Amino acid sequence: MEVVASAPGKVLISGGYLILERPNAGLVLSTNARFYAIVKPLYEEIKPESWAWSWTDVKVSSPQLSREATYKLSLEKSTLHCTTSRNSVNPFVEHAVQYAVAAARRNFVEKGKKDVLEKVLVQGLDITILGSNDFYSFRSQIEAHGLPLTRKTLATFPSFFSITFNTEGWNGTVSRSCKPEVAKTGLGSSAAMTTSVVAALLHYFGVVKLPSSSISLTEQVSAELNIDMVHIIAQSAHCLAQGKIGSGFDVSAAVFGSQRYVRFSPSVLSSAQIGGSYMPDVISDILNAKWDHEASRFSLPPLMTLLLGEPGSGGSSTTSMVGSVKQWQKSDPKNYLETWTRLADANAKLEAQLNLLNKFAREQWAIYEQIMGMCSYSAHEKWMEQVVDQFQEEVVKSLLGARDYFFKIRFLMQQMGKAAGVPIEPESQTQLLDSTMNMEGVLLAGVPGAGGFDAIFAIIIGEATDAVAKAWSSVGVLPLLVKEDSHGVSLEAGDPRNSELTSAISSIKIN
Ligand SMILES: Nc1ncnc2c1ncn2[C@@H]1O[C@H](COP(=O)(O)OP(=O)(O)O)[C@@H](O)[C@H]1O
Ligand SMILES: C[C@@](O)(CCOP(=O)(O)OP(=O)(O)O)CC(=O)O
Repeated sequence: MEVVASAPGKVLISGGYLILERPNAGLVLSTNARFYAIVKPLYEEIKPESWAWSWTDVKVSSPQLSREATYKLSLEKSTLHCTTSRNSVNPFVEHAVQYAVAAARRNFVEKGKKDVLEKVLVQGLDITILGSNDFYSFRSQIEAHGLPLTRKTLATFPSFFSITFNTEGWNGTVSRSCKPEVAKTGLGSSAAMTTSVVAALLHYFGVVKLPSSSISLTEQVSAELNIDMVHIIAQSAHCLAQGKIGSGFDVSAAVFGSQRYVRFSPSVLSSAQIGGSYMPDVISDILNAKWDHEASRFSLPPLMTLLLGEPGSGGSSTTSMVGSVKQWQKSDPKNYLETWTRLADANAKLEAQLNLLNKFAREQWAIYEQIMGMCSYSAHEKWMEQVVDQFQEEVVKSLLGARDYFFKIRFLMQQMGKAAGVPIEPESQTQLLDSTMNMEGVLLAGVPGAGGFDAIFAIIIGEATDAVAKAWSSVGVLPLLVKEDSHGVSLEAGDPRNSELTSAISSIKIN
């Protein structure tokens, strides 16, 4: 039987860099950009001689990259051995498979039912991976075809379109680097991909029960208890595949959806980092470790929309930006501490204002809706003029408070970038972000995550999104189709390509 699991991409709206150290928190929004993993048996029948097997077969397909890799999986050690060219392998998927199988094995051994899992495994594993178009940059194709930089153009691409690699210009010459890099939008493709594979496998083996994409919020709360294991296994596999331990907000968002995140202590992964260890022992250590991350509920206040834009192509390397900031921490501890303390304070105050707005919406929906409607049609300096009672005044105070704290955050991040010698909020972006924040209905505009040249975001009230998207297009920023969606990892009803078929047929073909 086929299992399809999906996990979302993320946008970190506050807490970049600080989130690398406990107990600093970051606010992360999950999105409707999702990775899908489809898991089914490779063989319909259990072969009569399979009882004596110590290996089984695994096939991993990435149709968007036209890649297929095959492996032998050790039933005892849960390790994969590639039987195709190493060019088509994917370290994230390899770690996800090994860790998920080892975790399942431990679970079945504990229940004294190892043979039940082995019966499933000897049918082989056929894994297909698909990522929404929103994860990938199509800017160079759009420009090469002289098409407008609009969401309408992006919407014409067939779903799960072939992924392009970063090229040197758009003149047909492929980058000289031997492994061309995927052109991406910074939504955390590897975290969502790893999480979807781990989730699909653990559900397929019957070790966890994933929440379905249509369940209610209360059902989801109880289901979350059950998906902690998905988080631990996906987080560990992701760190090991990446060869570094980041804050983990991307994997946490892929599992639990939009949230306020405080990182785990890196020591939970100390055993996994020792090369050549016996996989079943590594998994036991990981599952027994004291995972101390916090993922608490957070979402944008109602009637607010997230808009993302791609200001150019190329992007920035998060790893080297983090390296430079850490270098600055060491070389100028006094200024670093002062900036971080002020940033932590501004981040906490922004969060408090957004929480207040959520509370106002819960308490007095009709009045909240009315004032938000008014603010969406006017620029921030006119918001206070719209209020008709004290409650609305409180709402507007919070909106303006959120803006003030966000300006502080932007200023301190710019300062930190200058001190560390990296463009966290590049000067070329500052003017655009300022003018966006002055538009009607715009609450905030900034650079997500580590900043740099990857992307910009805006949080917009009510109906003002189209106007902002239009303004961005006119200055060469490609507005993206992606939206906030607070759902974390989910069980899907079937192959997402089937439900996307209609839109694919009507779309244009771009070579
Ligand atoms: N659809 C896909 N199928 C298989 N592998 C993918 C797919 N999309 C992205 N990848 C792989 O995921 C990795 C991207 O990870 P990474 O560079 O960490 O990006 P991100 O910052 O988005 O997480 C790349 O190695 C790329 O080959
Ligand atoms: C600097 C950071 O705190 C935030 C980076 O956020 P991004 O959203 O920029 O992440 P990538 O997808 O890895 O590029 C590093 C971290 O938290 O790990």
